[in-house]
Amino acid sequence: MKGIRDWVFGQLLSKSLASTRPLSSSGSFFSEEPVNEESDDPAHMAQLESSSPTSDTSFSSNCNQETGSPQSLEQVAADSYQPNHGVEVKKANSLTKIEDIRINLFRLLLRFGQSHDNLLVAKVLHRLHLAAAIRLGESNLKRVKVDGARTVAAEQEASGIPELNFSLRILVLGKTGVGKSATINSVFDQTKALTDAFRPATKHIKEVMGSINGVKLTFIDTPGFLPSSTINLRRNRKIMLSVWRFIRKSPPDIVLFFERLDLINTGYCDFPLLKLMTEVFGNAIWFNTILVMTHGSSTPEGPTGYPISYESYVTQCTGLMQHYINQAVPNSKLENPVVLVENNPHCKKNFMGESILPNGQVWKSHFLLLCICTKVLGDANTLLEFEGGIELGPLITPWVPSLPHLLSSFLKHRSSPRLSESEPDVDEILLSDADEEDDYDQLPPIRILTKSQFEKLTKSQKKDYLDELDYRETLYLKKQLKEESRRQRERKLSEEEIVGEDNDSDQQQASPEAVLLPDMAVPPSFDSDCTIHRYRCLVTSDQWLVRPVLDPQGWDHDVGFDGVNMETAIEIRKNVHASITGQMSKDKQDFSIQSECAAAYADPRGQTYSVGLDVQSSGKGMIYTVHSNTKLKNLKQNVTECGVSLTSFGNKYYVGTKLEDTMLVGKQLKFVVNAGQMRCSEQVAYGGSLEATLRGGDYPVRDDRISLSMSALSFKKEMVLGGGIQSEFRPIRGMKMAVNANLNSQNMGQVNIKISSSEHIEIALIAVFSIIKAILHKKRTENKSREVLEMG
Ligand SMILES: Nc1nc2c(ncn2[C@@H]2O[C@H](COP(=O)(O)OP(=O)(O)OP(=O)(O)O)[C@@H](O)[C@H]2O)c(=O)[nH]1
Ligand SMILES: [Mg+2]
Repeated sequence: MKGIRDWVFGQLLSKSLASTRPLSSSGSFFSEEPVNEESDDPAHMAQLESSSPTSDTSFSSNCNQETGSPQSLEQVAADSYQPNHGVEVKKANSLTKIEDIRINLFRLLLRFGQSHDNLLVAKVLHRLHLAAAIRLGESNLKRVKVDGARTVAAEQEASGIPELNFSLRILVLGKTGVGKSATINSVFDQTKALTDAFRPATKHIKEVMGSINGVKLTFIDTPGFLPSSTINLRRNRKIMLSVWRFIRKSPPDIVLFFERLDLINTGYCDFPLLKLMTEVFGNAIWFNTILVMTHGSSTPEGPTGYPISYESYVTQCTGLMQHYINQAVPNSKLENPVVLVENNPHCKKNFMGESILPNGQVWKSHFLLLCICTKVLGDANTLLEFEGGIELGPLITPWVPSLPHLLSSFLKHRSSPRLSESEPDVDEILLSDADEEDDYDQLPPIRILTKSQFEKLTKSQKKDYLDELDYRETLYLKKQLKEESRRQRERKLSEEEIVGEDNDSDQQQASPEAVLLPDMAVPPSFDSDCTIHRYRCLVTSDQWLVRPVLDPQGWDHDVGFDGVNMETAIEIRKNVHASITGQMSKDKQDFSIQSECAAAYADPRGQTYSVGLDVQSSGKGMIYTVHSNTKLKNLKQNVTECGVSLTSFGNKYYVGTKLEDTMLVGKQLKFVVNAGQMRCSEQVAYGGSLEATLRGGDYPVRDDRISLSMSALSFKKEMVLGGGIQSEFRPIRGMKMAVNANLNSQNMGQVNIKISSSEHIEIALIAVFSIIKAILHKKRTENKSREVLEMG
């Protein structure tokens, strides 16, 4: 279960960290939020490069320019040391360790003869910087001269002290015969594992150890999977389970998933195998996986029989593989690093005797560099306490809802619009009070001016005239609203009388005619010319509303409509209302449902009792929530509400209780105070909020208001206090402004300003100006981070 801090981070920071989001691989076993979608996510630090096989190309940088004297990190750590400040000490320690990771990386680069201006290395350094910036704060990092690590690394390598402590534990997975064992042999340059060209060679899981340039490598060689078919499914699952048990106690740093480059063609589909892997190992495995393509020097033929370019063939194959992986996770933005391997001893070699691929790349050094970089990033993940290491959790990925999250949504006022007719809402009190004489009728008549007459007026006359119109409009709307509410009350009364006299009169009502709703506007796509089969919506009565749900991401419109939405509200008996709303979507793989059913009994004296059942699918599981609410209108201007809820998910039950009071002071001031708790086995989250709303004099015709709110949420001895202000008003005629700002005790917040106007075009200019300014600011920040990168 997530801590409150994680929850708050997830809720508030996910947007503000747009370019520097945490490293956490959200697909990890215990993650709660949906998998983070952006491919540049530092979370996937393991995803170091795109599938391009040429990514080894270095880019020019000023890496060798020494800028300023290197300042050791220990010094920085010492600077920031404050004896009474535990957090600072921890930060300083983490900073020192990050620096150690950097030094280690530079030492490894020296040993493996790799240049530090390699694109891959630059990416790793950049991500290390970002990760540290997120966790430790920019201010600490600014004092660190990144080139210091390189100098220290060179010194340490020259003296050999301290000894480099770096090892790699690599798990290899893939179908039988793809070349897992052969690759291990090629990496060590000696036969350490059995290979066989005709039958499965690796029968048992085996650790193959060795050392290259002082780095200890441990490969976990595994028996290959059989091509996916229903018969092989059990056997494949058995192999996977045995691997899972083997690595559970000592998880690998990296996972290599093998496939043969020459066997991938457009008909390739091993989706069931990938799906099975996800099922057994969990989504997280893919966030730490490198795709290894053996038979990397095969130059295939295109559909026309002529050889196609190597680069485009590789891009095509890796793209296809990636597509299936993305479907298996499912996460459309996941990009796994790819490495090409050629184990044929007769493959092309360079003048140094190293095997090279058709594009000239020395595959082995690239392979090792990729493994090292992945491990380095994994270490940083662990050190900075981001999620995303290869954790081996239970077999079924559990999605655990967080208590604070459940509580805060439970506390939010639950208003079911269809039931509101029968609910004694405080707002209605305002309307019912408005039985005073109508001001509008007492106004003297006004002559409406034509456009040319209006143009002739002086500036102040124009203003007076428009103000007068505005005033009259407000009064007129008020009058209409009052009449409407009076009519409704009368209708209710007369209905009650009719029902009393004759119960059959309902049946005589003619059924309303079916109305065809306009077709939904769909984005352009490749449709067939025949549109008859398109879903249409019919409204046959007021009671049921059924609509198709369009998935804008769908491939084409037929596929795009994969859901249906239903709504209904009925009066079961006198004063008993029920409402059902639901949405269901289903495609080839996934089924999701979301529905809310509620029934309410409104006592004529003002009490309302309601019960409801919400059903929502989450992954493969379902969340069921039963809730009940009682509203008591104990005083004319006061409504008290208490509610209980029981949520069931998996085999866990969450019980929530809340108490809320809404009070009106005069007609314009409204206070809402609530408190509640959410409990699950031993854990409890407490929370409450207070909101004061001041409405404009013209409410409800004009919705001018300002509201101040305060909230507190406590979970696991941590307390988060929050405050917010919301306001909506008309600063001048024809313009509407909405301001929304909030801040919490963890210094996280948001400011939102919305201005809409039908007259003042200059506002658009302000918006354009702000957007340009934001873009320029972003550019500047990017340049800065590039500078940092280059210095590294
Ligand atoms: N030409 C070529 N042959 C390869 C390559 N990789 C592997 N082979 C050959 O493919 C055959 C099978 O390789 P293995 O390493 O035994 O395959 P494996 O994935 O370990 O198979 P299992 O142990 O059954 O899971 C061997 O004869 C290898 O020599 C490659 O990149 N190019
Ligand atoms: Mg093998």
